Amino acid sequence: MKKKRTKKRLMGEATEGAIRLKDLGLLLRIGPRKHGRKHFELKSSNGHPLNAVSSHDGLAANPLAKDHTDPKGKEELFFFSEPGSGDSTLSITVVGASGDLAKKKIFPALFALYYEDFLPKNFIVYGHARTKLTDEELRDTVSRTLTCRIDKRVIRATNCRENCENKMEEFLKRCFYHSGQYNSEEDFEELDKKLKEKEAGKLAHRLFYLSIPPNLFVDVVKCASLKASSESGWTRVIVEKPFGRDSESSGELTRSLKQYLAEDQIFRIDHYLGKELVENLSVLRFSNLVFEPLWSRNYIRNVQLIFSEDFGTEGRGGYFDNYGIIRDIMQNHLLQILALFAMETPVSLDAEDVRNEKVKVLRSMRPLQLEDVVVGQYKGHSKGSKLYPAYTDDPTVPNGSLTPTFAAAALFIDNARWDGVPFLMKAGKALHTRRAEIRVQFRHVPGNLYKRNFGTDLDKATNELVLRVQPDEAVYLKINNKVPGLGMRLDRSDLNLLYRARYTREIPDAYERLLLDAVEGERRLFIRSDELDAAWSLFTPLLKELEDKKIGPELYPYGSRGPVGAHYLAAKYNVRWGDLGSED
Ligand SMILES: NC(=O)C1=CN([C@@H]2O[C@H](COP(=O)(O)OP(=O)(O)OC[C@H]3O[C@@H](n4cnc5c(N)ncnc54)[C@H](OP(=O)(O)O)[C@@H]3O)[C@@H](O)[C@H]2O)C=CC1
Ligand SMILES: O=C1O[C@H](COP(=O)(O)O)[C@@H](O)[C@H](O)[C@H]1O
Repeated sequence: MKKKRTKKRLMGEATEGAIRLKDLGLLLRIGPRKHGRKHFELKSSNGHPLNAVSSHDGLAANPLAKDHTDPKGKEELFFFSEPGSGDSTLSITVVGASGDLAKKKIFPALFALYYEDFLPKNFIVYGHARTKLTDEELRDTVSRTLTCRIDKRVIRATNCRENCENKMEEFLKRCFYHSGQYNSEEDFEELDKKLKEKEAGKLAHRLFYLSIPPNLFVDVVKCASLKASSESGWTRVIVEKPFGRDSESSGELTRSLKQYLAEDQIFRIDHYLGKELVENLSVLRFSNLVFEPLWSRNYIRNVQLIFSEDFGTEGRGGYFDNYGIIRDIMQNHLLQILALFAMETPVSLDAEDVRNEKVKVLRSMRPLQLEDVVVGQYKGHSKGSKLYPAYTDDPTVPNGSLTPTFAAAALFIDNARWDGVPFLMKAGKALHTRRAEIRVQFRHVPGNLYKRNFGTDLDKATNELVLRVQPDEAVYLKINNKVPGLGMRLDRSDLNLLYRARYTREIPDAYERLLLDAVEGERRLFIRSDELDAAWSLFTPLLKELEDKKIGPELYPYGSRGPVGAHYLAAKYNVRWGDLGSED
């Protein structure tokens, strides 16, 4: 049963006909709750008001709608409604429940899973942190962050507000709070007692989510494994990044965690792997004939992995200053995408097969060289009456900090498929826009019959495939096209798959996918320890050199396109950043 359901998720749209009524059509947000738990606002989760959605998004127009009444399909839907599920229970403990990530992402994702009936019939959520809170206070805080996804047609047909409100009440009733220290075995023993009471003698599975600063990981894992592991079912631990700050500290963390947990109990989360477009990367590549044959040095000139945020560290400077953008974004999120992008076809979609291929890519890469890296840091400036702060204006950042808030790098994979192809990464905070994308620039057409029509700049005529991870998820391909008319004028146009135009379903948050996978024991989107080692080996020598030589970052104004050094780096490899073209 479990396998079947996982397969269904992997197959995505092809089996979407088997999902439940409320999974389709316009998805609306009801919430967040403000005072008490009774007042809801209706709006879409993307912030669009209800009436902004076109009428053909409705259920009647949806070709999949007929499957919803299919009792056979229905049978397959409810993974946890199989006979006997009433005898087991799932306890999810959010450690660090008073924190930012728990409120912003984890509780809302758990509610979304509950709302869509993805959680088992018997489950509870425990918040654990030092802050003193009652169950009711936790529920009140959590309730302010919850939102519902509701089908537009269902809204007309039924009282969705009431349904949403009921679902929230039911979810909140299953949320409890336990105040305790992170390094106290007694406190975890007490948590264990409380969990046992709620589990009521059923077969109990336990999932711990470590949403705490990394220096607390080992203490918590020790206490939880010794005092609050499940005695009858599985115990799994989701560990948030950062997993160390270099090869040595990461190795140390892994060794310490493994004193208390087996590798298959550790779920190292990289939330970029849970993003829809990142998940789609393999689908695009391995299920379309047109891409895979081009996926090599023979046709691809360069690959660009770009992350930018249009805000600074804003309150997280204390954490950030100890890590910097290379550790915060490149060594994990962008490198993970690179590995998925460049891996050979795995034997199957099983976690170990996919992760084996990713490790091979990482181990075929050259460690980063200082001359292939540019670092920057944002500086303050004013525009009109608005003041934009410098990174070092953040009160939690030490004066004179050299920590990079921007970096660009050229990486190389020394294998037969990718020899000589530059993989360029660029990541920065406080830039002019918020975006994450993968850009693939193809080679020039040999002996191009139309080269006269492009002038001297043949780069303008090359094909480029773009996977826009966020915002406004899209896959588009830049092609050359004849402008209609009697002359012969060429035009560069986009074949554009814009998700919001093509799909009515709201894109789930990455944390929903990853939490569900952890509950199901699906490890494909989590980082294995050898992947982590390989990833750190690539970055550690560079990070040490930057720190030892006290390399000063190039300053760039808050809200700009970043340091000019990034263009020189790209030019060194004959590359132009795709996100800076006129149409982008
Ligand atoms: N926030 C985000 O957007 C992201 C966060 N992460 C990672 O997720 C984890 C949690 O992040 P976030 O929620 O922002 O973290 P917080 O800084 O909000 O910490 C979470 C909780 O841990 C406790 N805590 C914080 N500092 C200390 C300390 N010095 N000693 C003991 N306890 C402390 C606090 O709870 P109490 O005082 O009640 O015990 C706090 O509410 C971190 O590992 C972070 O790197 C990863 C990606 C994004
Ligand atoms: O892991 C992190 O990711 C966020 C960006 O995540 P997104 O899903 O909002 O794109 C980043 O702001 C943060 O610095 C980093 O730690």
